[in-house]
Amino acid sequence: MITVEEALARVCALVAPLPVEDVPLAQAAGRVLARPVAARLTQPPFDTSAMDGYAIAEADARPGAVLDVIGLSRAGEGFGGTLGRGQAVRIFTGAPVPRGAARVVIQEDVTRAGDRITLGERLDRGTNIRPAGADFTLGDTIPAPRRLRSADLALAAAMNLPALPVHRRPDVAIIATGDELVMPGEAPGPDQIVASNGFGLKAMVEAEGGIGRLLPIARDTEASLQTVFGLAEGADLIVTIGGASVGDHDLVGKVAAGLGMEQSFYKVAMRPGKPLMAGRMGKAAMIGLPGNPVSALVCAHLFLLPALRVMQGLPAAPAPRLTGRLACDLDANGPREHYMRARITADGLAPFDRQDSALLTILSEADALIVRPPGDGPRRAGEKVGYLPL
Ligand SMILES: Nc1nc2c(c(=O)[nH]1)N[C@H]1C(S)=C(S)[C@@H](COP(=O)(O)OP(=O)(O)OC[C@H]3O[C@@H](n4cnc5c(N)ncnc54)[C@H](O)[C@@H]3O)O[C@H]1N2
Ligand code: MOO
Repeated sequence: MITVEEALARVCALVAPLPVEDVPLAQAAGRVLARPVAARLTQPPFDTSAMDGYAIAEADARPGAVLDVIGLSRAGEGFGGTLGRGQAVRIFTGAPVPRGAARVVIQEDVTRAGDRITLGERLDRGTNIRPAGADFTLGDTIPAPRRLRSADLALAAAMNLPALPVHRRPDVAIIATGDELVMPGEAPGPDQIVASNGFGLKAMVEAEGGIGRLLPIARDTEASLQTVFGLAEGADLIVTIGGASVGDHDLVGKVAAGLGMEQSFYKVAMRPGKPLMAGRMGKAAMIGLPGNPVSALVCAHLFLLPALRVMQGLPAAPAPRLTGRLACDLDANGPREHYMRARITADGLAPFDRQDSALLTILSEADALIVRPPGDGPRRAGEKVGYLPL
């Protein structure tokens, strides 16, 4: 058995960044920018008024000054002339500041009578002018790699970039295996249960920027598994669920090997999730998850999501880990790294009493996985521990 750290390094070594494609801004949310992109213009392109009011010369910026209004500057159409001493230009937010103006006095601080204004007794200290290039200048870049968030897309649009180079979304084929499984909505036979893991995995894959393809359930025969592996053709990553352990009907490793899978590892010193395997199958990477629902989803969190990040051009890195205080005492841990389902409470991290890897109700209630290193001694309430937010 290898450690979680070693297994993660090996999983990340099985995948590589996918090719780059240009996508329109409207479709780029959540995608990973593949290379830095440069602004095609300066923003703001000209000195801009930040307020509605009157543009005036610096020398006239004194309480009680009386000025002639000689023109208008509005967003989309500026004042063409030059403003001189004793003059003002009516101006609105977003409009170009006229030549000769050094500040904008807000209209609340001005009394207007016809084409004449009188400045009030208290004027703003600031100029109310946004200088050209205050936000960015021509050639400034958005760095990469970077998961594109809403603000990045707005910035790219402002930079006049209608499309962005991003890594292709990983195509992930998800294969549930087992004679006991039926699809949600079907009536399970007397010895059957409803397949659940695939739906959780598809959601995780898609939240991480991939495309999850739920293939038909493979039955516990070599022929059925071979057929469904065939349907995974074209996938960048094949994820199987179940059939990974040592039972007589656990055929995934054997069938995958028969189809040319080069195994990188089998079994990891972790709990839940020991019977995890990974390797390469032709052009795809393959991750064989254990069947127990919590084991499958915890392994996906630890290995599948980092692999998807690498495929999208992000650095190889473990699931983000935080530190928190325990809400209660914990017994010593065994030889496997334990990922304990827990709640984040006002008193700290509270692990659930029941940690069975079949309990989806508990996982669904959990906010965190407390990480217990192998051989970790007993811990007292209030001590600091590492955890993965869910
Ligand atoms: N003698 C041993 N037995 C087991 C060991 C072991 O080391 N020695 N390991 C145990 C551990 S730990 C796990 S985890 C499981 C994993 O086994 P498999 O990957 O072969 O999983 P299955 O046997 O196919 O299924 C386990 C469990 O999960 C249910 N299942 C499977 N797929 C789904 C699905 N898509 N949706 C919902 N539930 C699913 C399945 O019905 C079983 O109840 O092995 C232990 N045994
Ligand atoms: O490792 Mo199994 O995944 O404990 O249930």
